[in-house]
Amino acid sequence: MLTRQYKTNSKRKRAPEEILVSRNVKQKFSSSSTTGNASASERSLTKNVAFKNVLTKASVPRRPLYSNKVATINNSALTTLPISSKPVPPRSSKSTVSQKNAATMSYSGTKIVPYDAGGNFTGKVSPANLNKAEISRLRSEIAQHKKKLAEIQQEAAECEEYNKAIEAEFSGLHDELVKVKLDSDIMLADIEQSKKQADSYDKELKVLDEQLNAMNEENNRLHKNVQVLNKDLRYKYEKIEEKKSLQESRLKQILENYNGLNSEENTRKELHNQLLDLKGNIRVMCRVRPCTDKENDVVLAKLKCSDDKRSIEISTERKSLWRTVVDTSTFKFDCVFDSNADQDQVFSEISPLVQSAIDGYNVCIFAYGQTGSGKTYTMEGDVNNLEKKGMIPRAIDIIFDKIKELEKLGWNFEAYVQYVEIYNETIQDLLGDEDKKNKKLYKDRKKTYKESKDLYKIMYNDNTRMTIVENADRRKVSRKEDMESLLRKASNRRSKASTNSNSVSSRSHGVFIFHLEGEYPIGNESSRGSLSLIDLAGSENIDKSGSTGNQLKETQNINKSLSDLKTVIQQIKDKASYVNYRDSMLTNLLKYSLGGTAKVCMLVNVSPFADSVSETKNSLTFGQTARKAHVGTASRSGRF
Ligand SMILES: Nc1ncnc2c1ncn2[C@@H]1O[C@H](COP(=O)(O)OP(=O)(O)OP(=O)(O)O)[C@@H](O)[C@H]1O
Repeated sequence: MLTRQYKTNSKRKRAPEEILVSRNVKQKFSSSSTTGNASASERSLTKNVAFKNVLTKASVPRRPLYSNKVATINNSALTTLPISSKPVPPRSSKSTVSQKNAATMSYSGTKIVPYDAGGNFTGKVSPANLNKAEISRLRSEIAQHKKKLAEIQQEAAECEEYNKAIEAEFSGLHDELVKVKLDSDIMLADIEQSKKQADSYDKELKVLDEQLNAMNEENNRLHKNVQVLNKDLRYKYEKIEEKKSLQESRLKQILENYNGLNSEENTRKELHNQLLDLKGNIRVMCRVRPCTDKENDVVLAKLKCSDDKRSIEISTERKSLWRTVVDTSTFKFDCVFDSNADQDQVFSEISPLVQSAIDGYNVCIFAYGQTGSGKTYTMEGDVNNLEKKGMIPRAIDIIFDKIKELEKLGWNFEAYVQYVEIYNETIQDLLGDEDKKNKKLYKDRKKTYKESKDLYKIMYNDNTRMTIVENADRRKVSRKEDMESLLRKASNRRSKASTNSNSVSSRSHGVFIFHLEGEYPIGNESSRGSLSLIDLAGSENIDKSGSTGNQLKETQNINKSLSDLKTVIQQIKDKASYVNYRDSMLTNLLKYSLGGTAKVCMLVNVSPFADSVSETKNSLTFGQTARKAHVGTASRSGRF
């Protein structure tokens, strides 16, 4: 049964213990078989003993085995007795006879040798040698042996049962062993897997260890760097602190100096403006324009400027019956510029007023005169020519220069410009973007002014005494260079036409407004001033101009607005309770630049020609009247 079981299981993988058992069994069998002449029962017995030994190794409870006991039985009996293939349990120690003793047997003292003469074992005793007593004894002995045999058979049966039990136990143990083996295999596989896993973890760990070491080294290096940097930082921090405290003390010093300088600046402003006040709030200057190259053959009027440049004489001849009478009229002004005076000389006289605008006053400088008398030249001049630059670009230059100086003293300034023209009593923006619509509108001037009548409105701020043209472009300008292109653009947009008196005559009043807003945070001060630079359209004798149609209307509007200006200035001079600023668009726009607390400079431009004497006299008379006007004590429009 065991052999079959092993054969059955021979194909499957066997556990090492199982292999050990199998080997032991084979060895036993082979050793038994090689001993040569052992009987089948002996082989069976040996085989069982071998199994028993294996089982003993496999922890089967140890029981005494009966093996050699069979040899104690008489040889003859052995030949007849069936010998169980199973091991026989031991009977007693007395029955144990050595293998050697089994060779010779004694019967009642007579030695009976069971060997033939050749020394071969026969197993039989010759009956001739036996007597009756001996026979009887032998019979009783046989009976005894039979009895013993029965007992042995009994014991053999018991042994067989016992063996069966052992086999069953062995089989159970074997199953258990197989199960354990399977479990062990699984566990071994698991262990193998775990070992592989552990190996990979080991490798990973090794790599991580290396990385950690590298990181530790890097960390140490960085730590050292940090220490060095910290040291350096501490040193620099200390230096910065030193510099900071030094700078603070310097700043304190500078602030004290600033305040000192600012108070000096304030004193200068006060004195400057007091001086201007003494000169009068309306300052009137006269400028005689020279002849151009094309006008050499034109008869000149007799104009003579005084040496002190404060008056101008104009002489006209009138013929009576018997003689020629010379009428000379003298007009006094704050300054008179003859035809040789250049732009620079004119500007040097008006620049103090520009300074006043920075100081926070509303300043208005306008050129008045008949058509072709040099107003546009005086105010705009030639932007591209340094010498011929007019009052407007020069004022811009000086304003930005002054602003720079004041910013060094701690002031912050913002400058905004508007440039509009008043044409036929409507305002037109000269700086606005020339989009498609505007371009189209500019082509059709009638339409432009019809539309702009409602678009551009004059707005006053009664607190700051500032005037702004609503909807007209109000540009913030921070560099004088930015202004050049704006001025060119505005000049090109101005309404011009050729008249009898001027080939390029301005048909509108050009009004350039500079808003200057300053803050002095250190001293908590501020200033808000404005500078209006106006190139008026020229007054014109309608009969002389020969204008008709649209140009006639333009001339009428120009003359009317200039007349309204005269009226307003007259009313200011007369200290009238009501001043008709609203009568015309021009006076409306100049309300805060002419009256009240403003500083005004009127440049009376006159033509040098004899045929313009009448208009020249009119202009000079108006200038003189305006000079007598007192517009009140000028005051700053913003806080100072
Ligand atoms: N001081 C001057 N030096 C040289 N040329 C001058 C001077 N003043 C005026 N002119 C020239 O005289 C001409 C007429 O001057 P301008 O156009 O400035 O007159 P206006 O008073 O503006 O005329 P309008 O009122 O018709 O516009 C121009 O050709 C101008 O260049």
